[in-house]
Amino acid sequence: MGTANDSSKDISVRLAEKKPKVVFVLGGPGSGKGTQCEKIVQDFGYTHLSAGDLLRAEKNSGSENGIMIQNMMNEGKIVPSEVTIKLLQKAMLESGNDKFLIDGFPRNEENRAAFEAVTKIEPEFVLYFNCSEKEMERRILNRNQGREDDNIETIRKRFKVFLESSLPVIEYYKGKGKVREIDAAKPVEEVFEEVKGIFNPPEVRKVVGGRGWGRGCCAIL
Ligand SMILES: Nc1ncnc2c1ncn2[C@@H]1O[C@H](COP(=O)(O)OP(=O)(O)OP(=O)(O)O)[C@@H](O)[C@H]1O
Ligand SMILES: Nc1ccn([C@@H]2O[C@H](COP(=O)(O)O)[C@@H](O)[C@H]2O)c(=O)n1
Ligand SMILES: [Mg+2]
Repeated sequence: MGTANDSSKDISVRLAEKKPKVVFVLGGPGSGKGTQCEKIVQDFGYTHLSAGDLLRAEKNSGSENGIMIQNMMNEGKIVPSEVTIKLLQKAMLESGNDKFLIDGFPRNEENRAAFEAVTKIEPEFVLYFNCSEKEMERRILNRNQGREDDNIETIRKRFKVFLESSLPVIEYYKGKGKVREIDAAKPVEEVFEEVKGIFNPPEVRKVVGGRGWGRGCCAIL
């Protein structure tokens, strides 16, 4: 009788053993999630996993799910959680890291509940990039990265799905006190200043002449 080694153990078990730290990065299409994630990676050592990028790679790999993924993306619809979660789990295990920015996931209640049930991972917090539709549309139409879904018809569908399916997920995490909301309409560097404040909160510093340890505004000893 063989013992369970690393390769035969269920992927969820192997991932749970790593006790990964997960931050969900949410916001409307074009709000700047990918742009800010790249900067967070450089400064804070996270691995960035974009659910949309993983699905695009899966589609391009010629997988059996390729046509389904392409059809869903062209309609701005959310791919069944089972597919996306498997891709995320595989990427998390392969990364060798234990700190992840999961960008563009969970996108609806099904994504959220399935991820929790399958992985048992609770996010540390949810970074929410809030931006007007007008600005997001302008950004996407100027993106020029050859994305098939960056056309006005699909963009409008993606906005509708964001309002109807993704915002309720953000509200769910607001109810749990987990949402860190960012004004994403500002220029990239200004947005990142706000983001840094979340990943790098003011140090706990000793109060000069005070009676104990305070947070934030006091001189460092
Ligand atoms: N703060 C900003 N100000 C102006 N342009 C920005 C800003 N942030 C990102 N952009 C630009 O807007 C476009 C969309 O940004 P990005 O790809 O990061 O958005 P996203 O939220 O990941 O979108 P999607 O959900 O469609 O993947 C890119 O061309 C990017 O360079
Ligand atoms: N959880 C997700 C995330 C994305 N998709 C599909 O991919 C499209 C592009 O996503 P971006 O984050 O790169 O904008 C999106 O419109 C969905 O069709 C998904 O199904 N599930
Ligand atoms: Mg993106």
